[in-house]
Amino acid sequence: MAAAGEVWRADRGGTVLAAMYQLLGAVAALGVVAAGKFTFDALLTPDNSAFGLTTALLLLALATAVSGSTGPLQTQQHRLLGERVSQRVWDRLLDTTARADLVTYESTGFGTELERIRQHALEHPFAVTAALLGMSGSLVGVGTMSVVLIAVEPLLLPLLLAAGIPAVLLSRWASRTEFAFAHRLTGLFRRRHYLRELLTQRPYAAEVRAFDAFAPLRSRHEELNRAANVALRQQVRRRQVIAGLTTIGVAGALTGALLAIVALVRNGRIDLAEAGAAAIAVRLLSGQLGVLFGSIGGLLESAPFLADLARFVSSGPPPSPRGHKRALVDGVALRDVRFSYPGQDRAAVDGVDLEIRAGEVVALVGENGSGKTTLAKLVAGLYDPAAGSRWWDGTSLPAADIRASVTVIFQDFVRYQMTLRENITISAPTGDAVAAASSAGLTRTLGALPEGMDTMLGRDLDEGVDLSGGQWQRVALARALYRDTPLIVLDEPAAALDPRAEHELFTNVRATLGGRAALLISHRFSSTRMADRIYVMDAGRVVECGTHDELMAAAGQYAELYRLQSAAYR
Ligand SMILES: Nc1ncnc2c1ncn2[C@@H]1O[C@H](COP(=O)(O)OP(=O)(O)OP(=O)(O)O)[C@@H](O)[C@H]1O
Repeated sequence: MAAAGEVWRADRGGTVLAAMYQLLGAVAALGVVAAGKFTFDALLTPDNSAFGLTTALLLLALATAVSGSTGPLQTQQHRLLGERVSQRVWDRLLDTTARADLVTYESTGFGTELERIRQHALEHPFAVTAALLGMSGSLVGVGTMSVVLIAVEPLLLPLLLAAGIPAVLLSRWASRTEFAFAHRLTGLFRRRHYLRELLTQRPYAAEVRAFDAFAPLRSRHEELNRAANVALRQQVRRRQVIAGLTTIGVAGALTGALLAIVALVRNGRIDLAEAGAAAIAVRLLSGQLGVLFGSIGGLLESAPFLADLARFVSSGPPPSPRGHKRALVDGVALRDVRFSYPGQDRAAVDGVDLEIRAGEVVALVGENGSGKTTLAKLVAGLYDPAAGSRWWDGTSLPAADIRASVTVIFQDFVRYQMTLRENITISAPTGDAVAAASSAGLTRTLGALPEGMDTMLGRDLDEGVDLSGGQWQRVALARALYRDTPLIVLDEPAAALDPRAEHELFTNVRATLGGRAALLISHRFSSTRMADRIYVMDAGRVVECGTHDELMAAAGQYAELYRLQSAAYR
């Protein structure tokens, strides 16, 4: 019923129209039986017939034509309704993903679940409605045909209805096997989808070719295809057996009813005209019963998928209110902060103290995997600390407010396949994109673009202009500056910049930041030496902290790494 509610809310007019087509089909089927009876009457007992043969035949033709045309009308109406329902369910799904925090999103379980819902549950609300519509239409049909049959011979009806009981039980069995099959294969389909992306999508094309990886990836894809075929074949066999058993039951009931009609004629209990009408009614009734039991089966089959969808969309925290951007007067501080990724024993950040005062540039350095990006996500409110505290001007703010007040450029920032303007203004469309572009050093790039700010970037969707890695990095910087928050986190902001551009960025970083505070993550010690304070991380902990000169004088890990790096340039 909940699924029917979804469909009703998605398109009320469309649902009413679909129901009307269904009703028309059932009424037309009744018309076929009645017109058939009139035709037999006109042929066999013309004196007692209500209509002449020509009129009866015309009525039969009309009823048959209407009955035949409702099918295609319904099919097209269902297409429209199906799209509206899919849009509505997608909206619910997007609401759920919007609520999910980053930690949930990054856990593999969430991804698998989301994929299962995307693959299966989305189509089911509509399947349920189609089944309900089918059921309502066929119930009218079954009712009217039953009246006709009872008038001829009441015994015929239970004979046909009895065939439905095994059909419904078999549907339940089919539904269980189908849900178990979907559950089992989601992981496989996800892996196969990923390989298909690697083998077909532009961002991967260069590396896949450079590493000659196409053939090995293709053979992994074929392995998954083979595994999918084995599993699918088993499932199809199960369904074929179930369908076969159902058909045998229905055919048995139909044959029994027709034999009973023959016996009734032989015994002289009904005349030939009644027998003809009863035969048509039995045939039509068994068709309507097929639709009815099929619909019940469809409902049963969809039930576990819908329960899955309902559980998913109601899972997770309630929608958090939009965060408010705060000014930063004093500074941000983390005290004894700890954070572990789900399922990991070791803490990625373990008892860290960190301070960024308003307008300061603070650097975070350390070896790969030492916890710098994780700490940056804690500072930016993307993760909440499992222990310890996070302070903004001495108050503990909700994570949403922190996210609204801190901007992060990640190492693997997004290259939006949109215009340059949209790339910069993604956070809010009204603002001075040109000023942000010029602060990020994009003036020359902008001048060379055919349509300036409105040039499409990237070549994945439309025929856009592709930028170099360094130019994309400046676009990401422009996006961060445009958002205009009092604190910016820059994770390796110069990785793709040429030496001159990198030098310019870091020597002018304070002017570029325009008074904003920054947390700068970099492996290049030459870039971070100008920072007001440098934190050195190792295995999730801060092991040293101070200015460049203080850390060099301390002759610890920083001094060692700094010397190693400068020796490489000598
Ligand atoms: N999404 C994740 N799920 C589970 N573990 C993670 C996740 N991201 C990072 N880690 C683990 O947390 C630890 C710290 O990772 P983090 O990315 O913070 O290091 P980093 O210092 O930024 O490294 P790099 O210099 O290579 O960018 C690593 O051991 C890493 O394996």
